[in-house]
Amino acid sequence: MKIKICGITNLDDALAAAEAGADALGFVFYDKSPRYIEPFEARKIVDALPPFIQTVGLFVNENSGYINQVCTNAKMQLAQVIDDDSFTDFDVLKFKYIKVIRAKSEKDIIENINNYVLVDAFVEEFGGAGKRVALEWFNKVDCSKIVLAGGLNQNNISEIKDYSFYGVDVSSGVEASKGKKDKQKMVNFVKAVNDIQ
Ligand SMILES: O=C(O)c1ccccc1NCC(=O)[C@H](O)[C@H](O)COP(=O)(O)O
Repeated sequence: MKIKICGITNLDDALAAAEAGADALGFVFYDKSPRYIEPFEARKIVDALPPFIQTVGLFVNENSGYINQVCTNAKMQLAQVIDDDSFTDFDVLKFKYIKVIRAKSEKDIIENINNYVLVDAFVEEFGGAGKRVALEWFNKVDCSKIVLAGGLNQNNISEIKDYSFYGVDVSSGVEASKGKKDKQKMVNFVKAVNDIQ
């Protein structure tokens, strides 16, 4: 299972996440988030990362031109897009992308599963809130192309064992405080994911 650690705001956390075994690091380009990072600050972090760590830029209701520009400036390899208001024209994105489903019900998942998607819990603040998606909503779904986000941590990861998700995404579950990661929590989270595989 792929592991993405989201909400990276500084180099120490980025290097610790990579060392802990994360496959991908997420950078939040939504300026109302406490985890917002300016694109050229993110680029400095990206330049210092070891090879084979994927960089993911997070966007909330942005147009494609903005996403292309920020991904270029910040050296993101993938865009993770919340597009509730249909601002994004995916046909003109120059970067690979994964859409976010902010699930309020089982129906939201079943109706929107096509290709790879990230399923997060619906919260007003868009993400990083530690709220979980009900696991039973996945009971009738093939999870092999789904990245699960929302409220995951080292203590509850064993609950997803039988679902075979493509990946997991965590932010607040490995934080010491908003925007600051806890190294030991990241190590424990990656170990917990590896233990169920
Ligand atoms: O993390 C944020 O502050 C954020 C703000 C706006 C949109 C998305 C945001 N985070 C999205 C993520 O990918 C989080 O990792 C995901 O929501 C899971 O968060 P958590 O429940 O804290 O693990």
